[in-house]
Amino acid sequence: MRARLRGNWATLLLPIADDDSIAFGSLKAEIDVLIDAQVDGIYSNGTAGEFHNQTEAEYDRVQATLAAACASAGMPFVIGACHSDPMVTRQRVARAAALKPRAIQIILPDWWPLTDGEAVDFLDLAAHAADGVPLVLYNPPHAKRVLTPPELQWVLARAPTVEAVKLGDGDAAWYAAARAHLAGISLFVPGHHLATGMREGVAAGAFSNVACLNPRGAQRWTDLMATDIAACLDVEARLQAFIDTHIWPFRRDHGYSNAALDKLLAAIGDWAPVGTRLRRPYRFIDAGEARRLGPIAREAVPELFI
Ligand SMILES: N[C@@H](CC=O)C(=O)O
Repeated sequence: MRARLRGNWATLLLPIADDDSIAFGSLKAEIDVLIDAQVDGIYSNGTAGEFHNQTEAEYDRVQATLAAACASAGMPFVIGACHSDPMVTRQRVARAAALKPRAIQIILPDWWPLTDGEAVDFLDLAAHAADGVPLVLYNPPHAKRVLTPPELQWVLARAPTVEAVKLGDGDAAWYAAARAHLAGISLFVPGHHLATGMREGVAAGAFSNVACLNPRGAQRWTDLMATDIAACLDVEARLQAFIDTHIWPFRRDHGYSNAALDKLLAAIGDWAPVGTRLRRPYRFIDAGEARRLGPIAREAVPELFI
C-alpha cells in the first residue's frame, strides 16, 4: 500500500535568467541539491514555480527535468499541473500523469469562482485526466474561491481521488473546524506554521516555504517534530518573528508577490543558483536584500541553516 502523503516537500523555484528565459541549467542544479538534501519530496509548479507564467513547452520541459532526476534518484515527486484555466489544467494533468508522479497538484479554476458543485465536477474531470494518479488540491488564501473546512468536507466527500489539500491555516477556531470536518485528509499547512499544525493534530506536512530558506534545515526541523514538538515550536516562533519583521513587509508595504518572497528566502539561504528574479511582469526583490538579511536570518534561526 502507498504511504500517506506527508512531511517536508520542497518547492522547485523557477530560476529566471536576465533575459527573462527559464535557466534550465540552474533548475537542474537546484533539483540535484534538493535530492542531496533528502527532503521527503520535491514538487514543481507551485506559486514559486511560477506555473502562472509559462508556455506549455516550458511546462513540459520543467516536469520532464524533475521527473527524470527524481526517478533515477528514487526521490518522490509531485507535479504541479496548476492553471487558472480548467481546459489547460486538464491537459497539463494528462501530460503530468504520464510521468508517473506520486501525485498531481491542481488549483480550482480561477477566473469566475466555482460553486461547490462545480468544484466537484472540476475535480472529477481532473481525476479522469490523472488516470489513477492521486490529486492534491492547492487552495491558498489568495484563491478566487477559498473553501472553509465544512465546504471542503462536502467537496472532498465527492472527490475520492483528492488525497491531500494544501491550504492556509487559521486561528484556534479554524483548527477546531479542521479537526471536526477534515479528519483523514492529509492537510498541508504553510511551512512556517508546520509545528503548530502538527501540535494541533491537523497537519500532515507542508509544501514548504521553510524549505525555500534551507531544504536540509527544513527537513531536520520536520523530522524533529515527531520527538520534540516543544523545540520545534520554539524555532517556529523565532522564524515567524523573522518573517513578520523582515519578509512580510515586502508584500504588505510594497506589493511584492508571494513568489518574490519565496525567492527572497531561497536567496537568503543561498543553497542553489535560483536568484530572486521573477518573470515579467512580476517585480522581484533586489538580491542585495538577501545579502543584508542573510546574517539576520542565521542569528534568528541557526537551527535551520545546516
Ligand atoms: N506557495 C508556495 C509554498 C512554498 O513556498 C509554493 O507553492 O510555491
